[in-house]
Amino acid sequence: MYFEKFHGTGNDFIIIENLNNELDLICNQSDLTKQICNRHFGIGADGMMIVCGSEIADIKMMFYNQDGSIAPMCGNGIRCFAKYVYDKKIVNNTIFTVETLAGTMKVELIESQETISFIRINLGYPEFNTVQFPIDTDKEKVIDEKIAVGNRELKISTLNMGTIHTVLYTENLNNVDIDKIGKTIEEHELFPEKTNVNIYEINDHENITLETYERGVGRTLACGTGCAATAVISNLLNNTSKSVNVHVRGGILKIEISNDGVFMTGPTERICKGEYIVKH
Ligand SMILES: N[C@H](CCC[C@H](N)C(=O)O)C(=O)O
Repeated sequence: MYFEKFHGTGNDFIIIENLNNELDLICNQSDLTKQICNRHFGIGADGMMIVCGSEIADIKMMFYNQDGSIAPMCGNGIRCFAKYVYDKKIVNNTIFTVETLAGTMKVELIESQETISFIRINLGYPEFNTVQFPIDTDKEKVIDEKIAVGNRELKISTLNMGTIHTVLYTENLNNVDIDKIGKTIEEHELFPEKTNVNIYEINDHENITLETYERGVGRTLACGTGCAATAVISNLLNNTSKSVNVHVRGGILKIEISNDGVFMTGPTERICKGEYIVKH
C-alpha cells in the first residue's frame, strides 16, 4: 500500500489514499492506523489521514489518532494533507476546501516547494456550548473554572476548536509534569469522550509557549488545533493579542483570531514515501 509521511511542526502523520474505496475491502482503517503508526512494528506516526472523495468540498480528510480513534479534525494534519493532495494534483488550485468531520475547512497554500510548504487554514470559530461539560456552572463558557484534579484544584478552560481542547495556564512550564497532568485531565470524568490537554506560559503579548498532551496519542511536539484553542483562551483572558505566535517543541505556528474565523499558518514537510506491507 502506497503511503507518504509528513510532519507539521514535529506532529507526524501517514497519508494514504482511498479515493476509489479500495481500502474498505482490504482492512479496518482503525486497525490499520494502530499498525502503521506503531513506532516499533510499523512506520511510526502520531496519526494517519485518509484521502477520500467528497460531495460537498474539493476533497475529504478522515483523521485517526495513533491509538486508532477517530478525531473530527487535526490542524497540523490538514496542512500535511493539503500539501499531499496539491502535490499529487488531486486538487489543482492553491486555495481549496477540505471536508472534515468538524466541517469544511478552507485551505490556502501560501508557498509550495518540493519538500516544504507553508499553508494557511481557516479553522472556523471556537465553540463553547458543544462541550458536554457536566461541571456545576451556569456560565455559557467554561473559562478558568476550578476543578479538582487528584488532591489539587486547577483552573481550566474547555472549548471545541475543530476538536475538544482543555487549556491551562502556568507561570513556568518547567515546573509542570506535562505527562502526569495531561493524562489525568485527558481521562478526567468531566470528559466522557476524553480531551486534548494544553498547558501554556506567556512570553509576551504576541508570544506564548505551549505543551500539549493529545487525546489518543499522548505528548506530541505540536498540536495545531491546540495552538488555536490556547490562543483563543489566552486572548479571552486578555493575556495575549488576537495575533499570536505559538512556540511549540516542533516549531512555531501563527494564530490569527478574526471575525472571519481563527486562522492558523505554519509549515509542513514531506519526510518520505513508499510501500507499506499490510499485516492481516
Ligand atoms: N488528538 C486530537 C486530534 C489531533 C489534533 C492535533 N494533532 C492537531 O494538530 O490539531 C483529538 O483526538 O482530538
